[in-house]
Amino acid sequence: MEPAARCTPGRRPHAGVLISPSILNADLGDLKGTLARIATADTAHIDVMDGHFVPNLTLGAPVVQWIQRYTTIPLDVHLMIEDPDRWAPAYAELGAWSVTFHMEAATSPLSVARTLRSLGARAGVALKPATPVETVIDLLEYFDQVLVMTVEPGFGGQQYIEAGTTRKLERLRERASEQGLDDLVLQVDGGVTRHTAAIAVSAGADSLVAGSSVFRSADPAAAIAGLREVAESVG
Ligand SMILES: O=C(CO)[C@H](O)[C@H](O)COP(=O)(O)O
Ligand SMILES: [Co+2]
Repeated sequence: MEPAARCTPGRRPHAGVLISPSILNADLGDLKGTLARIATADTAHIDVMDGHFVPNLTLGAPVVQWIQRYTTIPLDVHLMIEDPDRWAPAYAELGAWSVTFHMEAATSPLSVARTLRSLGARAGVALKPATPVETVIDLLEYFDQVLVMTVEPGFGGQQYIEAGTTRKLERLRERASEQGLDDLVLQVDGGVTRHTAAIAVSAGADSLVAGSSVFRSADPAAAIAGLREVAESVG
């Protein structure tokens, strides 16, 4: 299968549901090989964890810079870090397609979003499963992506949490439609499989992050195609 078409900075790669494999539990000692295995994805999801906001430590800006050199897939950076007000702009400066920070961690979320947009990145905001949708529902015009966490952030390989998250997605989709925010991406992250992808897309998600279900598969390209097929049949 051909690699996905590259997108214009700031624009969605296409109008359909985006498939964004997370490299969290992939072979990070072979970044080039890992990225080559997901060449048909729309974006590559990069989980940045600082060991403080979440009890796990992954990678930071220097490694993201190498990833940028190794692939033309747009990078979808998910920051699970404290003080995104200070650190998030660096990822936009590196050329990330989107930079998503946690609402729970930001001091001035709208200011961070404005800075990210001014640097040419799409501005994303993420909510942990227990964070109410009300924290962001009146602010959607300031963001390009809302990430609804469907596991507690920190680790891959967990079970999808459906309770509360389906309603959150429905509320976000309703409000985005009412406001004509057609370009806003609603992303789900955590425990996404073919089964849970259908639940998420039915509730309004149009970006699926999948780590384990792609990289534990013997054929990551087939796993990506499988998620796309489910999304297209539901969406
Ligand atoms: O943000 C994350 C964890 O905090 C990861 O993106 C997510 O968990 C992906 O892995 P999996 O599909 O295995 O759940
Ligand atoms: Co993530």
